[in-house]
Amino acid sequence: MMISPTQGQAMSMLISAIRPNRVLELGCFVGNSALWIADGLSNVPEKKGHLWTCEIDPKMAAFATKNVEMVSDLVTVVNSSAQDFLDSWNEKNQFDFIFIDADKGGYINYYETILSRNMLSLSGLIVADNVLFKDQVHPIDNRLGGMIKAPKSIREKVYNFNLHVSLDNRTEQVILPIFDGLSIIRLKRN
Ligand SMILES: C[S@@+](CC[C@H](N)C(=O)[O-])C[C@H]1O[C@@H](n2cnc3c(N)ncnc32)[C@H](O)[C@@H]1O
Repeated sequence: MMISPTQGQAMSMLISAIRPNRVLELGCFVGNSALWIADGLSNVPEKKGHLWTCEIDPKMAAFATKNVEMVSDLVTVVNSSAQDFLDSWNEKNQFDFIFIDADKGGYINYYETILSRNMLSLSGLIVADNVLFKDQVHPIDNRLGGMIKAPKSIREKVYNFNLHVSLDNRTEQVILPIFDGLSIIRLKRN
């Protein structure tokens, strides 16, 4: 599912407020959210920021590359799995904004790789999409206290991700109920 226009506006505003140098997106699809991020980057007076957006499907990556052609100075589409991209990135070049929107079962691994490899700058943000997944996550929340072993459905995978982040002392998060839900996560300052 692509981000909605309201989510796109929120992302664009966040980006232009944060003024990031490096932005990463995991899960590009056809480049819709990449264009919203580019919109935010283009509103930064210094115009110094760049987005790397990662897509596992070569056809989608090629399609997205065409769709972002007019902002190719701001956006690079990378045809790669999200995990391979994270593992091969030089962590000295930290990201200031990371948007996680690929396979929901990978969210916890992406989050852990980002934190363990210190890929997020101190003032940076991780934003994760679909964290309310069609309002299907809250009902699980009421029934269970811990992580779901071998989660099968998307709502169970998202539930596990939300719980994992909420139990993590390294970060703080807020969930914005915009469209399918956006988690805003940052490193704790202490
Ligand atoms: C929800 S869509 C992304 C939508 C896009 N962010 C937007 O809002 O316009 C998820 C995309 O992630 C891609 N994807 C799935 N698993 C992936 C993985 N392991 N690594 C990278 N991309 C992946 C899918 O092919 C799909 O295009």
